[in-house]
Amino acid sequence: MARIRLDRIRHAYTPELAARGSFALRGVDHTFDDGGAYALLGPSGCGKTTLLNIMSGLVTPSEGRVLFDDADVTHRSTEARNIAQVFQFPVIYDTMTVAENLAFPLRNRGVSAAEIKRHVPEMLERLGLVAEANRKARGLTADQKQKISLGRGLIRSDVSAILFDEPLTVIDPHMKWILRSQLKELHREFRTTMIYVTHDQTEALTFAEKVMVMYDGEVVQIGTPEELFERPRHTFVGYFIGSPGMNVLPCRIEGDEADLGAGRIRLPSPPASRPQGKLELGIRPEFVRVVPSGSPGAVPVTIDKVEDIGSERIVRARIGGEKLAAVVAEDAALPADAAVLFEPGALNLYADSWLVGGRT
Ligand SMILES: Nc1ncnc2c1ncn2[C@@H]1O[C@H](COP(=O)(O)OP(=O)(O)OP(=O)(O)O)[C@@H](O)[C@H]1O
Repeated sequence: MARIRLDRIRHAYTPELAARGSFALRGVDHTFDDGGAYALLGPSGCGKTTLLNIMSGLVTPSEGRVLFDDADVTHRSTEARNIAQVFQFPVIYDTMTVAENLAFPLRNRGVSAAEIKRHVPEMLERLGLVAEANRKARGLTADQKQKISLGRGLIRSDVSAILFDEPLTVIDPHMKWILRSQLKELHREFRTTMIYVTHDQTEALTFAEKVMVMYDGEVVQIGTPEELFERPRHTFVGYFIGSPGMNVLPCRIEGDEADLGAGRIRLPSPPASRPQGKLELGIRPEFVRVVPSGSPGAVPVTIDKVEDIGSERIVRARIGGEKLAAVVAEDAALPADAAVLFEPGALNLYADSWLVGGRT
């Protein structure tokens, strides 16, 4: 296993794109700790696969270095880096049995027959594939095949890291959560460094200890699921994580208040110096309370619709000209003339999309 360091990585796919300043990655500097479980989360085209391929050696970055522990591997092949990969579509040998598929990477590395005989049954047991050991891989379901792809990485004691690129795309929805929790268990047991690319926040937040949120070629925040939810450092994180995403409302700062146009909100910790740029107030729908108009400190809203999502309801409203969502209890009474109060501790102030005081 290895600690993976990305040292000031930038990447443009062609010299022409670089000359135009069109970079798929615009500066990534990060260390993945040995044995960690990470997710790279972001929308299509933000650079997740490019970053993963730079780690695996499929792409050489235009600028910067990749270090495994202290060794510079920037120009080493995937094979020389000892990386295992799990792709969207399982890569296994259909004509081999499940046991032979697991033995294959060991045989390739010259592991003795006795060792193989010991390790393969252990891995079959851990993957829950004992009953399928002697079946040809061809007839298996997609989730079973994906488990074999994973097992082929886990079985190698020399593996530096396992990289996953949207591994649950072809898995049936009802099997997805089973595989996700199994993967988490296997990570706990083996502590192999795992880096998991996805555009699905549920997958990222349930699998990873640390999630890196990417946007437009940059890592905009790295944090635990709680940190990303409670203190999004960039408005994109607030919008992308959570359902519905964070409300982002244009504002002006007047002393210790934020002026939303439709009303003023007192800030619990006003910025020390006057923030510059486009200012916005962020508040998650879970921390917006719908109250009768005229309640002290409340800002009037117009309710457009109410969506029932089972145990709760989502109120879709407008505050001045801006859209606002609030999550309310299923049995909460909604006043005809409504206003909103914001939980003070959940307010975040953004200047040019970055949390004020949040960018390092
Ligand atoms: N081989 C390539 N040549 C030129 N541009 C590329 C190439 N591969 C990716 N890109 C561009 O680089 C940017 C990042 O792409 P990348 O595939 O890394 O994003 P992603 O976040 O993994 O998206 P997706 O989830 O759709 O795969 C995009 O603008 C994409 O069009």
